[in-house]
Parts: sequence; C-alpha cells; structure tokens
Amino acid sequence: MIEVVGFTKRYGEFTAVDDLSFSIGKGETFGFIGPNGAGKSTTIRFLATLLRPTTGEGRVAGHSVTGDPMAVRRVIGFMPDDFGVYDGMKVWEFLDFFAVAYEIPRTARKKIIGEVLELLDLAHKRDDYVNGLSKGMKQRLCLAKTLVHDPPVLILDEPASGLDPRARLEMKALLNELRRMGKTILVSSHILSELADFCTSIGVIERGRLLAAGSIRDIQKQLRAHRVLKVQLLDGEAGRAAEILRDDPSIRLVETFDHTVTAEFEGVDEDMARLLERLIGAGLPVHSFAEEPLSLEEVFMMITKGIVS
Ligand SMILES: Nc1ncnc2c1ncn2[C@@H]1O[C@H](COP(=O)(O)OP(=O)(O)OP(=O)(O)O)[C@@H](O)[C@H]1O
Repeated sequence: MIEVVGFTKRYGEFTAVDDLSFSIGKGETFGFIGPNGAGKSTTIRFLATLLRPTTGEGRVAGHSVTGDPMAVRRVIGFMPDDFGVYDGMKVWEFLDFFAVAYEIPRTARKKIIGEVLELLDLAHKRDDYVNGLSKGMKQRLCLAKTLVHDPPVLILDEPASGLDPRARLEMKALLNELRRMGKTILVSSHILSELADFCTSIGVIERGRLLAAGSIRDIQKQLRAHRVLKVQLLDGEAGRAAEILRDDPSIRLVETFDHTVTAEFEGVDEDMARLLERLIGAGLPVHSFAEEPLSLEEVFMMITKGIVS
C-alpha cells in the first residue's frame, strides 16, 4: 500500500533524508521510529504530497506521490504533527468542512460525521466549539477529520504527542480499532513503548538514514546472538547457579541480583535445554527458567548502536 524508493530530501547543503526505501503491506501498522530531527516528518510530508523530493519516488495504493498527488490525497488520511483548528467553529462544522473539501455529497455528510464522532467518542461534543476542547480531544478530532472520506491508508505524525498517559492509552485503543477495520497505518513516534504493542512492522530512522525495517519478529531474529536468559531460584542459591552458568561456553555475561541470575546467552535452543538440565542435575531449586524477550527499546538501542542493520 505504501512504497518509498530512494527518497532523498536536501535543504541546501544539508541532507535531511538520505536515500530512504521501504514498503508497507496492506493492513499493516508500520511504526516509524526515530529521535527528534531524524527525518520522520520530512518523509511523512513527502508521502502526504506536501513536500517535493530532491530525488526518489513514492507510491500509495498504486498512485505516484509526485505524478498523481490528487489521487494519493483521496486514499490517505493525514494527521500532521502540528495542526491548527479554526476559531469560532463547532466540532461538527470542522468535520463538515473537511467532508466538503473531499467532495462528499451533502446528503451523506451528516451520517458520516455522526459515525466518525461516535467512533472517536466525541459525539457528546458535537456542538461544542473546537478551540474549547482539551488537547486530547483536539487530537482525537484531528484523527476524526482524517477519516471522513474513509481512506484505506492513514499517515499519522506523532498522533499521541503532548497527551497525558490516559489520553495516550485512548489514542492507542483507537489506532488498534482502526487497524481492526482494515486500515493500513503509518504512525511515527519517538516514544517506543507507544508503538510496541500494536505495530506489525517498524522502520528505524536516524539522521536521515533508515537503519532497519521489517517485522518486529524479523528484526528480533537478527538479534538472536544477543539473547538474555533469566533464572530464578529459591532462597540463597543464585550464587551457585551463577557459577554453573559461568562455566558454560554458551554463556557470556552473568549477573546475580537477589534470587535471580541474568545471563547473556550465545548458543542455540539445545544449549539452553542442556543448561536447565545442568542446573536441575546439580540439585538447584530452579523456580523459573526463561528467555527474556527483547523489548522494542532494546531492539532500538541495538540498531542505533550499529549492533544489527
Ligand atoms: N524547511 C527546512 N529547512 C531546513 N531544514 C529542515 C527543514 N525542514 C526540516 N529540516 C531539518 O531536517 C531534519 C529532519 O527533520 P524532521 O522534521 O523530518 O525530523 P523528525 O524526525 O520528524 O523530528 P521530530 O520528531 O522532532 O518531529 C531536521 O534536522 C530538521 O531541522
């Protein structure tokens, strides 16, 4: 549904985005991750047909971003990172304004606006003035306006930025709902935990370059050499377990804390089974023995440190 090929954007001598390529399949939720200034908004504005590339091409639902921007605009819902709302406009008028811009016939508009307000839990605010809404509600309203023309693709630039924890959770639930509705979503953030739960794939961008892209599982697979093993024992036996682990060629770093031993593991699954056997065989009261899944934060740190590419 989204394809970016060799996108580069230069401002004078400065290269904001350098030869970026990635693609996003139908129904995927793609998390576009990178620190401030990495080039996320530049890429997003290009895909939203608001910024001309220095070089490169993009396609959304088969339409060329530079060749047929009007067709692209019809199939995307775009939420910018920084949006304004008009003074003296009511919630329903704001949505009606965008519905008119998308040439939705008058007869259909009322129904669509009602449905979108319902979906975004804003129905009770229908006749309130937009500038009197809380930040979280304004953010939801901006998401609502991206949906009035029922686009198959949503391009959302930091939709949860500046929200309090509760509003962030609500935004997350909404994005999950939109994914269930079959939308293809590109969502950017510099807060990883925000994306970890619901993205099917990610792209990591830093200083204008894409460091990794693909499904979270594939990226985690590349990191298999850096697996972490966590063993919990009953009272006072962590030291003895640590000794046994240290002695094994599949283990690198070992740390103990309280009743827990954490070890960096470099072997294969069979080595892990053998380790458990050794611990039990030595009579140690193993309470739990498991591989620690890598969090998205850890994956990101490894990628940006150049450990994987
Ligand atoms: N119009 C412009 N002229 C010059 N430099 C620009 C312009 N727009 C963006 N940049 C620079 O390009 C780089 C990428 O900016 P961009 O806004 O895409 O980053 P970002 O990843 O979206 O960051 P943030 O999370 O802070 O929004 C930054 O160094 C920025 O200062």
